[in-house]
Amino acid sequence: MISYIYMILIYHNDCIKYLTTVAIKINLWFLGVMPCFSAHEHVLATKLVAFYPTNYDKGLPTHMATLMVFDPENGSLKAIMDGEVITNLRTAAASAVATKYLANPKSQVLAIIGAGHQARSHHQALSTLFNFTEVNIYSRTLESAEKLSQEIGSTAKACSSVEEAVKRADIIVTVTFSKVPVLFAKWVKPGAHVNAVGACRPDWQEIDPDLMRGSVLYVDSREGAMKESGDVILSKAEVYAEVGEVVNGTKEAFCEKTTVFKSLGMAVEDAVSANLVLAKLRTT
Ligand SMILES: NC(=O)C1=CN([C@@H]2O[C@H](COP(=O)(O)OP(=O)(O)OC[C@H]3O[C@@H](n4cnc5c(N)ncnc54)[C@H](O)[C@@H]3O)[C@@H](O)[C@H]2O)C=CC1
Ligand SMILES: O=C(O)C1=NCCCC1
Repeated sequence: MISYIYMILIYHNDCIKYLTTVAIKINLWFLGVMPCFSAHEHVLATKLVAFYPTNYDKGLPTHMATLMVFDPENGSLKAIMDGEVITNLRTAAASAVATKYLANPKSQVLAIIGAGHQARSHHQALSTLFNFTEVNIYSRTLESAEKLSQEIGSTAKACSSVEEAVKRADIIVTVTFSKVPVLFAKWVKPGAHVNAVGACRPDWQEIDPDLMRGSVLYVDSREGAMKESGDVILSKAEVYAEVGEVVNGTKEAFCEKTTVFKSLGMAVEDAVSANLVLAKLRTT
């Protein structure tokens, strides 16, 4: 999955790539409609993803996603499939690509803020690239941080503050449902790399504006970031590059500087992942 996402980050510009959200007013939460046609990948698909942060406290999934894949030749429906696993894996794979280019290659300390699905998939994906000696986890409840820490094993520790989790970290992942900044510049080690994955609405933030402005800022899609990311819009931070531009060599990877990858998720990541699933089914 990670190796496939490299290519997608480069070729996404031939696709419809926005996450178009329709607000479900009664709860103030959202249904994201993510359509994509990629001529390069010859795939036509759409994901429907409901995201209801308050489901967490009810013991229900906070994201519920379904993918529909169509035949681009005639529009007929080829498959309907679960979109939750794909969302977890492809999001972490995109962060892994960014981290491979933008983090210090000798990174040993990982901090994860949030302890849900993305926390798990990010730990899994990043561990394929780095040998972490320390994984520090902070979440809204110590209980959820401890649960994830136990799953990971002896390298992991549940922390009682964001500061404690991130102060030694080479790589930081923010995967919360916060609408206000949780990660502040003053706690971040110079040269660290941050994958900022939550705060996917124009008025939501996870990252301190000083950290956004004081880092070299990379995004998955420039247009998506300018339209959907509160961290980018409200801080007025300048986007240096799309990660795809780093992968294809047109923009520099400043891995010795403090870097932020602002991820919003792109429909093409889901579409090609769904195609991979269908291809795998055909060969089994
Ligand atoms: N960029 C992308 O492509 C994608 C981004 N996301 C976003 O990633 C974030 C995490 O998603 P999931 O892991 O699926 O959600 P989840 O509901 O499984 O986990 C969220 C975690 O964050 C914790 N949390 C919530 N508010 C917090 C706060 N203020 N401080 C610290 N911890 C807090 C919760 O306790 C929980 O452990 C969400 O914002 C989601 O919308 C999700 C899918 C794709
Ligand atoms: O890319 C996605 O899928 C999502 N992005 C932001 C929040 C909901 C799902």
